[in-house]
Amino acid sequence: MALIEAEHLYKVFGRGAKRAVGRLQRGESRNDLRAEGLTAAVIDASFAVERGEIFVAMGLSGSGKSTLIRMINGLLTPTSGSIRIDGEDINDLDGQGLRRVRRDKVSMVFQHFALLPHRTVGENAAYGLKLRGMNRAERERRAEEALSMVGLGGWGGSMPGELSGGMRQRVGLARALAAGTEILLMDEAFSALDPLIRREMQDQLLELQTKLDKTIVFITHDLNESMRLGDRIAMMRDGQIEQIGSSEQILNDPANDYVAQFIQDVDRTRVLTASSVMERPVAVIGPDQGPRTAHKLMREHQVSSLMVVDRQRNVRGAVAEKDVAAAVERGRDTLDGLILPVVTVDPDVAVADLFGASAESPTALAVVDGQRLVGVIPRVTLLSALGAVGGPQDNGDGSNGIGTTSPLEEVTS
Ligand SMILES: Nc1ncnc2c1ncn2[C@@H]1O[C@H](COP(=O)(O)OP(=O)(O)OP(=O)(O)O)[C@@H](O)[C@H]1O
Repeated sequence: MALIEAEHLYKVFGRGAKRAVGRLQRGESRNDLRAEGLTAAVIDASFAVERGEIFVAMGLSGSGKSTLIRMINGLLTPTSGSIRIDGEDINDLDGQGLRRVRRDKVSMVFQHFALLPHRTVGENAAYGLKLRGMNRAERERRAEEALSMVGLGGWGGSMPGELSGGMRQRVGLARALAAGTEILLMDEAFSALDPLIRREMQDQLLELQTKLDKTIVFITHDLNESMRLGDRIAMMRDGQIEQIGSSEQILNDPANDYVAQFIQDVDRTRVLTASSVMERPVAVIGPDQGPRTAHKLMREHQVSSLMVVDRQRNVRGAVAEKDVAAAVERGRDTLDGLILPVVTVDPDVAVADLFGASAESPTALAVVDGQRLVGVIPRVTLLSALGAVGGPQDNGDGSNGIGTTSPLEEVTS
């Protein structure tokens, strides 16, 4: 069961809202209602957010994102439709039940941090824990732990005014983490930050998520942000969800003209990763096998190179068809001297960052998880995925997720 399930959700503002839902269901448009002073903020939205997922609601201003998130935490009641959290329909809850859900299940992170200016950073991070009846020592411990998680260990005694915007948003995030809820709702949480800080926060959220495995609903009007963060993205327009899918699905198969137009300026090579363009290795060969076997496999599978892997599927290099064919001709029995070093890449490296790797690699690139081969990217696939993009880019942390196999001597010895 998904952790959050929304079914046929509607939210209409104005008098006669319930009747307006019926009219929308019979095909009347949002504009028809607007003429009468009614705003259809969310129209027939259905989606399910799985545990551990980052689900992004993305849309322009006024598309209904905030209304949607407010219905998820019970701040707004749907005009029609249902929202279940962990199987519990939140519309059926009374005030006390709703408070329990907000306290135990759902935390919010806001765009403008919502910090109390006259309380310390630590008190801000601990805010809300008192309501849960937690004693002071426990509150302080939880707050300090959450502050460390977001890189603000030791800042608990400072005042929010002493912090930069990025740090203040970290306090907002720490508060949500200290609450220990499974669900985080983040409403344009990074939108007020400078671009560089914003990217840092996105990276930090992704890193934290690998450890914390929260269920996150993230709202943004920024397409690049949604593609960086979202496991899946709901593309919203005028209150309706136009498409739900992973960034790859949306880029490769936009549901309609609106989505297609929206994504046309996205630099695909920055969104698509090695894992989304890699192919399953149709055949591999062990270092102890001979050129004949290699040649046969290549012809059978119509490939011009083969990855050489050991028993653990660790990549040792690659052999190219012309070298193997020549070795067969000369009657050689081993692959000694034929194994070329191969460029290895992590599955989550952006395609744009493979640019330099393709130039260095005489054969296909090996996509490795640790050392284990999980896929190959033939040169032709890579060149077509790269299209007409520019040169390689740095990850900012000095690494680019790209390496080569061990030196040739070691591979062939
Ligand atoms: N309380 C309200 N009363 C009347 N109309 C509202 C109310 N809240 C939102 N709306 C309207 O509902 C529509 C959707 O608003 P919403 O804030 O959900 O969009 P959004 O995508 O979050 O936009 P933004 O990014 O600008 O906040 C807008 O037309 C808005 O004016």
